[in-house]
Amino acid sequence: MSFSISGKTAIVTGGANGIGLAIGRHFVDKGANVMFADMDEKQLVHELGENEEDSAQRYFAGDLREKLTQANLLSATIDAFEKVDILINASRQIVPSDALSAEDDAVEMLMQQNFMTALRLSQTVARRMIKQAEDDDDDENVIGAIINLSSIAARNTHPELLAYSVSNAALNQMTRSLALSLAENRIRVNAVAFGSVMSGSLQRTLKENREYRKEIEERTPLGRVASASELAETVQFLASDSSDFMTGQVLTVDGGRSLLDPVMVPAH
Ligand SMILES: NC(=O)c1ccc[n+]([C@@H]2O[C@H](COP(=O)([O-])OP(=O)(O)OC[C@H]3O[C@@H](n4cnc5c(N)ncnc54)[C@H](O)[C@@H]3O)[C@@H](O)[C@H]2O)c1
Ligand SMILES: O=C(O)C(=O)C[C@H](O)[C@H](O)CO
Repeated sequence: MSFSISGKTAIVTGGANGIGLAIGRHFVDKGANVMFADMDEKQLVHELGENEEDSAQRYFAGDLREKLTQANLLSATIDAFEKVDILINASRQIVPSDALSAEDDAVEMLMQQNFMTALRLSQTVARRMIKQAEDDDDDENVIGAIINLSSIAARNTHPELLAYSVSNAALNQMTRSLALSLAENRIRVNAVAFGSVMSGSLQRTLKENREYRKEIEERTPLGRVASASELAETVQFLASDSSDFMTGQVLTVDGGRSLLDPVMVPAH
């Protein structure tokens, strides 16, 4: 089967909401085991609680900025599924910060949330993937895939989105650096830069503010925003052996918006 992820184990951060939740559900549907990780325990229980006994999906609640929490997440995943093959970094925060007056705290917060958390967790999980490959006799088949969810905000710009844009640009560069470091271990690292997606806080804004939605649609050559579930298929491709020869790439999935429109439309 193409894009097969059946039998793989994935950790999905930001798994309680939006795109992370949609990806995790899609992966379970395609035969993967998924650990949904998020700091929003109430929402994890709300979305996944009744399936707690489902052998293919588990959840882990904690603030993933903490190194110890990340180590606990990895242990919980190994306890539940014995291995980890795929890491999807989808947790994030977005708050406006003005290019001229942004305070250190605001910039540091988004760099921690959107860049450092993904870097640390990628390092932690990659070390485990390397160990798994060393322990596996038939290691020709062993691969790892790390996928960072990024934004066209890394390339496009707006003065009110300074810290968010910079944190995503850092994530893209980290994708390339880590891909080079991990290539010899056959762990692939890629990113997807989304445009506007019907998900999370943006979904609320798009629903409440028709003018804003119209503006985004008009600025997108394909004329619409994306659904979280269609994006899950792109991420599935990057997680599967079908993209076996791809690493260090940032795939833009934005309906063509970044071709025409270098200016973001801040909504948050
Ligand atoms: N929604 C969009 O239009 C859009 C556009 C471009 C890129 N993206 C990217 O897609 C990814 C998912 O976005 P989304 O819209 O689904 O976001 P969302 O806000 O709906 O979900 C983010 C999740 O991350 C969790 N989280 C935040 N900080 C955390 C922490 N320290 N520890 C644990 N969990 C934490 C939140 O609780 C939340 O459940 C992000 O990487 C984002 O940058 C989204
Ligand atoms: O949420 C993000 O990461 C985005 O890049 C989407 C934006 O918030 C929105 O489309 C801004 O133009």
